[in-house]
Amino acid sequence: MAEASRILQTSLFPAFSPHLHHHKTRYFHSHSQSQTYPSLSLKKLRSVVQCSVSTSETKTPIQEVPWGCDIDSLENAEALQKWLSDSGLPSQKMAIDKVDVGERGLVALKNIRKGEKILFVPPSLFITADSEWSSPEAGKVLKQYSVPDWPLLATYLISEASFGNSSRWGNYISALPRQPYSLLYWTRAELDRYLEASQIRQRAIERVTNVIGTYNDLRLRIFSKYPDLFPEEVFNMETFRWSFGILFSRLVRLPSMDEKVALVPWADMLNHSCEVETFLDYDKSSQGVVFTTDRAYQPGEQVFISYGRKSNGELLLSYGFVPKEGTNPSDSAELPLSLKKSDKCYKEKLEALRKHGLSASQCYPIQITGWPLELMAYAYLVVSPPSMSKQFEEMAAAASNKSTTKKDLRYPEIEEKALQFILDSCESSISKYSKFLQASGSMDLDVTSPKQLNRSVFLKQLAVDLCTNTEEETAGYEEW
Ligand SMILES: C[S@@+](CC[C@H](N)C(=O)[O-])C[C@H]1O[C@@H](n2cnc3c(N)ncnc32)[C@H](O)[C@@H]1O
Repeated sequence: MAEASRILQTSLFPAFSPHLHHHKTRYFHSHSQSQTYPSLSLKKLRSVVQCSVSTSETKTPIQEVPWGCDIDSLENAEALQKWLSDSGLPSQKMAIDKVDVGERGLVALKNIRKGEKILFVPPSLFITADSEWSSPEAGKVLKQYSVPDWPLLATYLISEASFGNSSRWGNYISALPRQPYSLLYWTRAELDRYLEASQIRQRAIERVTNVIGTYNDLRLRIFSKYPDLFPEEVFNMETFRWSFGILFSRLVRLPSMDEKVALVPWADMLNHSCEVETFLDYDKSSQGVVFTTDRAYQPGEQVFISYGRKSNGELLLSYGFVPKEGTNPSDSAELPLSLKKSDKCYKEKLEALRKHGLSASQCYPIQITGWPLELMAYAYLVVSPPSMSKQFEEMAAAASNKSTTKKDLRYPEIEEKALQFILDSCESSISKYSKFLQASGSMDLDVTSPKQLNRSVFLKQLAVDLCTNTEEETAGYEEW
């Protein structure tokens, strides 16, 4: 695999032009790309067949970033471990290894007890908005423009990556995935096709649009004014897609460090399990990032944390995976509800909704354990007869999740109708999933080894997994 990656790298990035920049050397590749791919086996197809962040239907051929690695290779991981211990990471009870879930992860070297505080990464190893730049002038410019944390960190990561091993983070960046798994890497056509039935499609489109908008804004306002500090060969849409993909899948918010956001090397090698309830945080007493295990591990077992109580759709959106069916208790689905156009009181109801910032169609999360009070209030409003017009306002207020006082409204005379309306709405949503599943045929592939699958089969399987589970929302790892 390492040999194949080398061949791939050289065929796709023929020109690594060393370029003198201040006191450090910055490396960047020319953006010439081959239109045809070298002949490759399916195993390699996953890393080769990529697509650009594009809201249009056109597919652009692959432009891989010239840094990072294939995460199924442990080559750069060994150098990372050595660099970490040379840089002050204390000896650990875990090591980076190949794993069944998540390809590469942290595996116990010794017995780990339930309730044990493990990991410990000191702040000197965190990448934050305050980290020192290899190009201090570039950092100064971004600070002058008061660039917020996320775009600042995305730019920082690219800048440091372009300095290769002369950056302090060279070993860390070399061990990052060259292509993070994230919906940022799906084309618009793929999102439309595979996530047709899912609410996560719209979120993914918004996220892609946001990343493109952020890059364009930085380019127009800052990069174009300082082309020597921010050359387009380095700071372009492809590298931003990579850096945002890294941030979405690895950035953590540290509640005990004033909610600081940080990339925490080593800690970001931990994979997620829906079966644990333990989160990374800064520990003030030991002054490092730690987590407390909520189960025991034996030597050789993969150690997991939780990325937060996220739905399957959210995990797919940021991390590019869907947990095994039925294992995610935080999973939920977005249910769209709408006023009926034929309703005699349509105008009055819409007016009441608008007053509370709502519209004729609203989405609410439903979970296996139930649904929010707001959803029931919206359903009451939809089914209420003209004789209840005096209550429209009250129902619309309760349907708004912005309302501070949550009201459990009850109208026994229309409760059955409201429940029937919710049921009908569920059935109509489910029918979209069923149509997609029927069209996809039955698939039961192992998506924990995405490299073994062809891209379209891989994406389709993720979409099928998402449909056969449910989906949507909650908190934990960092969100943008
Ligand atoms: C914070 S990183 C964890 C380390 C990562 N496996 C690596 O080798 O760099 C998050 C990424 O790990 C993978 N991952 C984490 N948990 C997973 C899981 N339960 N199933 C499949 N992939 C997972 C996904 O690719 C995700 O984007």
